Amino acid sequence: MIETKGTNIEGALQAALEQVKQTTSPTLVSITEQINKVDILSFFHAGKKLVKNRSFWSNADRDILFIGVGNAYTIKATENSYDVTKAEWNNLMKRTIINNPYKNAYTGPIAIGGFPFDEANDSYDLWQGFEGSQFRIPQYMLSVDNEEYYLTVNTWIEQNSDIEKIANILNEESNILLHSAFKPSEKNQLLLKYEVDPDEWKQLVRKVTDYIDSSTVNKVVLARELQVELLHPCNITDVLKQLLRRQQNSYVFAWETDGACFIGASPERLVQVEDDQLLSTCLAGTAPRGKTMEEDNQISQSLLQDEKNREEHQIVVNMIRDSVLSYARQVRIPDQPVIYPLQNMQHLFTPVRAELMFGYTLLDVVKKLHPTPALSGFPQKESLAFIREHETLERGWYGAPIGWFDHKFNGEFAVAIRSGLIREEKASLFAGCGIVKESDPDLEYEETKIKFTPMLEALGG
Ligand SMILES: C=C(O[C@@H]1C=C(C(=O)O)C=C[C@H]1O)C(=O)O
Ligand SMILES: [Mg+2]
Repeated sequence: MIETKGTNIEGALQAALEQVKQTTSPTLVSITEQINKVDILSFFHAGKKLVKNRSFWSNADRDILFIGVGNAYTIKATENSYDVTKAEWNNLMKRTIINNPYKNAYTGPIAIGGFPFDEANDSYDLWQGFEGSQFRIPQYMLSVDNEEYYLTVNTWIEQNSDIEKIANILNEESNILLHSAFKPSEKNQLLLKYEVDPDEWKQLVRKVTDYIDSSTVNKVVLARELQVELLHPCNITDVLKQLLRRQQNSYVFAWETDGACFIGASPERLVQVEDDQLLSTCLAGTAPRGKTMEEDNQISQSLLQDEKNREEHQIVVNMIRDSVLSYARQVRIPDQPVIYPLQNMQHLFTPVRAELMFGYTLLDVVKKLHPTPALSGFPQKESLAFIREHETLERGWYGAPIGWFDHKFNGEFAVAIRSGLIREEKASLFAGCGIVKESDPDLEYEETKIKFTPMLEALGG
């Protein structure tokens, strides 16, 4: 990687051009500048005017945030996607000229995107545009690290590029993004809700419990779909606004492509890597929130002691521990879960900390972990086979790793649950739950109902 120092976009591009003179192929240049505070939703909303695909990511603490507009480059893979992505990113970064005076981990060239739930699935009726795994380096990326704001511009140049012209366009479009205002005039209004085959779904839960009784499988995660229709084409900025406002302790993400947007607020971290420090999370076992503080505490206490939910949870802890042990040392896991409170429900939560061993990266760990028993079941192979055979839903990117990484593979992935795929005035929302031996179809159905509420509320329902 080559590092330069420049003061503005044109200066940085001129400096880069000097280095590009010896090469014959186009070179990616990534330029970062610290900027004044801007309104994040206005930046996101203005991206639509530029008619470019947008990406959004915020961590659960809301102190790290990325908004991408446009694609400078996309890495796509339909097979071996983890290895292909890693190799292609390494290759690209070797050739990229990075102009970033801030030694800050959340600036510079960053890839944002996701993997499919099941790489073996190749039907994309509902998920058209989301084929395979896709990671984009946005053309414009706003990053917010605590209260500091940065704009990174990524663009291609070659020997005979007209730098002045490129810089003018980049400056002009950056200005549109930084100086537009989002007026929440258009609130989304929910018109219709349609649950896809609830009775069949309950029968399938029964089938899983029978299967568990008669096999070595002890958990299968079943998902279902809720289709909704809005009065007007969806205003994605408003959905983001609602998710950010209501869904505490949740990652908020959005990824647009081909006129569709996959969006959600997930409480579930898959894994975060910063230098060699790894943090993963086991999240499984669910109960509603109480209406009073007293009732809420009571529900938390029973959830912590409930055998069925503890089993669901422990299966996830065991698998994540074993997977992390292959790539990391000094694995630290508390022996009891704690409560993870959300707006509409509460979960059992166990953090997993470890030190990543030399030679492995975030993407290796993501590949090893996904799908955890929180989204497929246990054992992985058998539960996945059951889902492939019996679940009628196209999971696409639902329940799959979604996140970001930088040029050193620092980054974070969440599990894309509490989410929906929106296309104009139509949306499909997804929710699943872990079926174990003691599962009751009606109760599991109620559990998925609660899991739809974050997205339903955000859509004006
Ligand atoms: C599958 C989902 O959630 C998962 C299932 C849970 C459960 O069954 O208790 C809890 C959290 C998640 O691991 C979903 O929200 O769609
Ligand atoms: Mg459950």
